[in-house]
Amino acid sequence: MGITENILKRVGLGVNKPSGDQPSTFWSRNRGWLLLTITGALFAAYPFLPFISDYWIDVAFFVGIYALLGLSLNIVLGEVGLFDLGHTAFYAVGAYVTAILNTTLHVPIIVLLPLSALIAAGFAFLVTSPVIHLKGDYLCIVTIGIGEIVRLTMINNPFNLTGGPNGINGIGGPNLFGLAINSSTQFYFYTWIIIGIVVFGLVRLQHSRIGRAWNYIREDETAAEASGVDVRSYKLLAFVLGAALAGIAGNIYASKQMSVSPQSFTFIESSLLFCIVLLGGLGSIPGSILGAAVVVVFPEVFRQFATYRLLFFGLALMLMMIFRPGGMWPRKREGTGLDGLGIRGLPKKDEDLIPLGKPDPAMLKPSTTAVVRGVKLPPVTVVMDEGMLLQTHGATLKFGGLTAVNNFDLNVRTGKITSLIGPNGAGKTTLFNMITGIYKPTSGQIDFLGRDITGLKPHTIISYGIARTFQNIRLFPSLTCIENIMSGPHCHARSGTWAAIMHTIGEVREERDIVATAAYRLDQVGLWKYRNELAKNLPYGKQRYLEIARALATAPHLLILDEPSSGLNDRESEDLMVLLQALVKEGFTLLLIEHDMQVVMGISDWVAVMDMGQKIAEGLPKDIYNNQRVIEAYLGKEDD
Ligand SMILES: Nc1ncnc2c1ncn2[C@@H]1O[C@H](COP(=O)(O)OP(=O)(O)OP(=O)(O)O)[C@@H](O)[C@H]1O
Repeated sequence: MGITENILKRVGLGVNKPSGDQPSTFWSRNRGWLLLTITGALFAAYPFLPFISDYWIDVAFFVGIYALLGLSLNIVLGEVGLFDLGHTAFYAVGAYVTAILNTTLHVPIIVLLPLSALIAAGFAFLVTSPVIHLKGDYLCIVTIGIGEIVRLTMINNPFNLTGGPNGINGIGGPNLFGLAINSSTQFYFYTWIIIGIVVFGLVRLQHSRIGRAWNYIREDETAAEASGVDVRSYKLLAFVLGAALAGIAGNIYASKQMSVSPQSFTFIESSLLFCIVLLGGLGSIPGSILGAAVVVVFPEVFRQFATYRLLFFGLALMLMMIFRPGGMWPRKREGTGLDGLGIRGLPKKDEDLIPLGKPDPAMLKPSTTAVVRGVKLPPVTVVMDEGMLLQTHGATLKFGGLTAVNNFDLNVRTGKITSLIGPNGAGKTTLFNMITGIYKPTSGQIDFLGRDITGLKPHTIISYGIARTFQNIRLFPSLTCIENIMSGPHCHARSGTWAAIMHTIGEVREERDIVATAAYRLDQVGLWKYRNELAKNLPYGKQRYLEIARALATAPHLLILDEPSSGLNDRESEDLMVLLQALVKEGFTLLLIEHDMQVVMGISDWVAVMDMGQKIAEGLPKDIYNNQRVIEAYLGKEDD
């Protein structure tokens, strides 16, 4: 699907796949191209309209600068949900790099365009790497600090480079293949053509595994990491790309104004950028451009009230939160169909995707070789007991004075269902969290498929072949069901930023594999018809199934389910038992925490019992059922 259709479909203007009985008109077939042509024509005609003066062309130029800044912040704030209130710092770095290198070394502005982006991106990497693990308010405060440090550095004129409070004057203009860009109209076209290219790249990123990974993080960081997303790297990537775009905006701004000074890069500027993204709609590309237009044009139209503009924007944000929380032009996800995913070459009928995702049986056999679905694993170094897929040896985790798991040895046999049971607070979930890398054991070792996985990150462990679900369902609520499941194969895909922007052959193939795997798993758990629904709109029982499907889509050897039947009625629990047994037949190994004894006794091959962090029994279900120690742990010991 073309870039135009992608944009339009995302914002709800595109045409859905014809369902067969809908008449296909010239307009419906070509709406994307027609709207793009009209928009392009309006943009091209704008400076030449009789009532448009140079002043209004300059206003449109500044809308462009703020649109670029809004788009750059939208990556960090809108796509990933990171509160960056110091984004102007990267804008300033781009502007000052341009000013310093152009006025001292006479480097041409056009050469400085990519260089400003690179240096702003490198600066972002350096300053955000140490703080990227911070969340919410904490990150917000640190980014305010970064913004202020940059501004104060410019004022303090280090090495006589930044010109102090007066800044730097005499910056040259860009020269494109011999054409000097200096008039308002030339700058208008120069800026908006760059924005066009940026939008092209951003739309492609949005519709790639990278854009989805950003959204997974925004929706639920823990679930994203546990689904195989390297959260730290993706957050850094967002900051770096966002800073690069802000650096480009800085370069264009400096060359247009021919001067830079610290007054242009204050905290208020960062707040305005925040307003642009929130007003426009988090994660919405057209929204950021619209937000920029409002923020720039409003004070121009109502000049006499310009001093009150922040008051107005504050009020507008409050009203927006109440009446239109998604922003003026929110990103539309549901109802756009599978076409809205922006993946090329999908079958004409959605249903034809399902058989494509049918797994290759060879891949499901527990593998002891060094390659699992293309992911290179380290060599086998640990000798495990015969027939075992996972073993913990003396796994221990202490939370301060509390030993939640104490010296626990768990054995999970390949191709079987092992259940871990025990009273509330026994330490079962904590043990699961150690196995899946959410907690690092205080001591002990965890071996899986002949490798020591103790203390590895969750996204690494999942690529080794261990997937999980959570006791309290953790989905990506504002994404569609199919998008939720597409996070599963993410850890096996390799396409990077460039491949996503260029739609390389490998990337397109990978995307098709991802959506086909997701379609197959969604169908397997009976949720295919909900593929384009937002996950949060599903009933509780179906959300559980969706979470299981997401875990299955990672093609795991071991599937760990934390209380899968909790919240399900008897009928749903029975269906769940059927599904779990079918999964074992398909080749998966299952490890469950379960309180429902009917489920445990009905399907388990082996049961381990935990109480106060320790193993008190293990054996066949019928033996455990009658074990006196287990009965005492659950019911309490009778006094003599
Ligand atoms: N992050 C944490 N910080 C401190 N204590 C914790 C943490 N997570 C769990 N605990 C404590 O560790 C103990 C074991 O908790 P855990 O959730 O593993 O038990 P559980 O067997 O899964 O219980 P349930 O069946 O009720 O879910 C509890 O006393 C709990 O309060």
